[in-house]
Amino acid sequence: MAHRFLSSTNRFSARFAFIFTVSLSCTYLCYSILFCRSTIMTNQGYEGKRCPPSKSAGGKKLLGKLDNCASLEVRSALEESAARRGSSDVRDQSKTPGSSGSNWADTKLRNMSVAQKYGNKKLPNALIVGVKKGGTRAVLEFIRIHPDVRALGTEPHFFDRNYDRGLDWYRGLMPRTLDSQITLEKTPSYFVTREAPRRISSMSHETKLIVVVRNPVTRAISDYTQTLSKKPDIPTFEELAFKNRSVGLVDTSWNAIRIGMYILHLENWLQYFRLSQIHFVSGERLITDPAGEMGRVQDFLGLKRIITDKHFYFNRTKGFPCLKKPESSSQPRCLGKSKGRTHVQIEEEVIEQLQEFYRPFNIKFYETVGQDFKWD
Ligand SMILES: Nc1ncnc2c1ncn2[C@@H]1O[C@H](COP(=O)(O)OS(=O)(=O)O)[C@@H](OP(=O)(O)O)[C@H]1O
Repeated sequence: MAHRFLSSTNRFSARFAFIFTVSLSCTYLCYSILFCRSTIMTNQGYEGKRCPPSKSAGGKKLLGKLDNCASLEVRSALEESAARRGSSDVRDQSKTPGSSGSNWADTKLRNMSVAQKYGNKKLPNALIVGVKKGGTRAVLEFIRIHPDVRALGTEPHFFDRNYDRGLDWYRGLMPRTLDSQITLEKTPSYFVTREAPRRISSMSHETKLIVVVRNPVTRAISDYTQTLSKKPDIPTFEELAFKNRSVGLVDTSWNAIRIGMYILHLENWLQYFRLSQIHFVSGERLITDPAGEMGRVQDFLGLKRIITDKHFYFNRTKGFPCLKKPESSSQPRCLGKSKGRTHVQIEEEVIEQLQEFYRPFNIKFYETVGQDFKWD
């Protein structure tokens, strides 16, 4: 009896051990399948994003991989950029990666290096066309810190002096850009060049134009101050500005005067471009409120407002706003010595005569652009 009891207990234990072993094996098998799969997935994701360090590292197969890497990097930069552009809510910027100080600088640097490797040279989508001494350098240097903007640092003078060289020459001067980035150049003399609007519109009807305008009297004095610094023997400002000062007859053939008759030049541009394609920056507000003016420039270019008052500080020695971090360095930087010069002293009466002369041109200009620049 005791023997029978023992053998049935043994059989029960053996069956229990068998079932336990089978279920343990099943559990292990399932676990292994799941674990292994997730490891493979993780690795695939990682490999897909990892790129070999240099092209010389392999043969054809590796080159094929490099293409994937390139497109991945470019795609991620594009997605990042598209995501940034997607949200136009300015109030939300403090929460977006692009607007925080270091992320913005990182993004700019990343976009620049990706663009340098994989971007293309493209004809500009936007031009700062004028006006001379309006503050065009400041606008260019300020806007080019935006990660979605790449600008030519020098003035190419294509649509005035170098048009014969052709569009391929012009394109060749441009920095490489990703599809999502804007190519920009500035040449202030375009604004007063008769052929420039027609030539630019034949390059593209859709070109966006930026004009930095400033009180034409101050602009003329600034222009004269610059010429005087290069040619100290020129006649006085008063001598050049008037044909007959006693009757207040202004010499409109003098370029320093003529450039400030903004409405005359604008009418030429409006034969080829809609007013909505032209954005006017106030040269005065650019100094007193650079972030506000640059906010409007970013809106006009369809860019997210990344450049804000955080990017500027007022340099007391220079007497102008300067950048905390320009595009090319991590150091604060002001514009050069030729920007923000002390002007030659001009008699108050001469200034009033010129204000009087410009008034009707200014009023017509305000009416046409729909903005009062408060020069009068
Ligand atoms: N942040 C900042 N720093 C320095 N200068 C500034 C700035 N913002 C605007 N400005 C004004 O820009 C004026 C020069 O204009 P441009 O750059 O258009 O000159 S140029 O046509 O390219 O020679 C220059 O004119 P001047 O003051 O007569 O030298 C400045 O008044």
